[in-house]
Amino acid sequence: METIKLDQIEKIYGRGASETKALSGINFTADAGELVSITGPSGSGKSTFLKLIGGILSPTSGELTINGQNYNQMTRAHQSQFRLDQLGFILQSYNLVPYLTVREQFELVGRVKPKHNLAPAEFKELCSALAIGDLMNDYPDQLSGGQQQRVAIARAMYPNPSIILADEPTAALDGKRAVQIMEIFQKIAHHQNKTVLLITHDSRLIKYVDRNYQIVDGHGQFVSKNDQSLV
Ligand SMILES: Nc1ncnc2c1ncn2[C@@H]1O[C@H](COP(=O)(O)OP(=O)(O)OP(=O)(O)O)[C@@H](O)[C@H]1O
Repeated sequence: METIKLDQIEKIYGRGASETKALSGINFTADAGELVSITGPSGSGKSTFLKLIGGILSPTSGELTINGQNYNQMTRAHQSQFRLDQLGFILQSYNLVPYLTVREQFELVGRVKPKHNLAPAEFKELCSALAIGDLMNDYPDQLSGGQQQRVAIARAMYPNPSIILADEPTAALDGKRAVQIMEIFQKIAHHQNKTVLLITHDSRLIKYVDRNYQIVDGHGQFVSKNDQSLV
């Protein structure tokens, strides 16, 4: 089932002399159950691409459809609720709240989105798969980078979104931890039928994804996983 569709998307920042065309003629689709990497040189438009799918930015032109719903036709309030219900974000910087314990990070999500989160048994299973069950009373600065990232992944999964958007989630991790995180993303996509998009600069991780979408100078195309020249 197609969960994400971008049709002739263009994104221009600024106006006049300061105008920057970040994306142009972008056509992209992803299905439920797929792990897709987004690669390309620095400044090519990868973050802009992910932010458009996440509804954080609006396209200048083109059609963006997520789970059959056209973003352009939603009100702002509907967009916010849609984001909460359908999308999980994982960022390089983890974005854990420093003064909350791991348990409280999840309670905070529960306050923002009280319904349709993982049931207690599912949550326990997720925490055990990510090996964070014993960290519930710890604060972020008591955790290693890998532990913080696994908590951030669990936090993104807790509202049970159908789509996970990750911006360089392994950048701060050593090779072994990065592979562990990729294996977790594979499980999330393949066993839980979610769509996972992740930006990466690490060519060693491409072998874990199902497809690779490469963006160069604002233009994108799916390329063979073996062609990693522009990662
Ligand atoms: N808020 C903004 N205002 C103006 N220009 C922007 C803005 N955000 C990004 N850009 C420009 O849009 C282009 C694409 O940027 P983007 O951050 O999407 O690229 P990227 O591929 O994610 O880069 P990196 O790999 O370095 O994170 C760049 O030329 C960038 O300078």
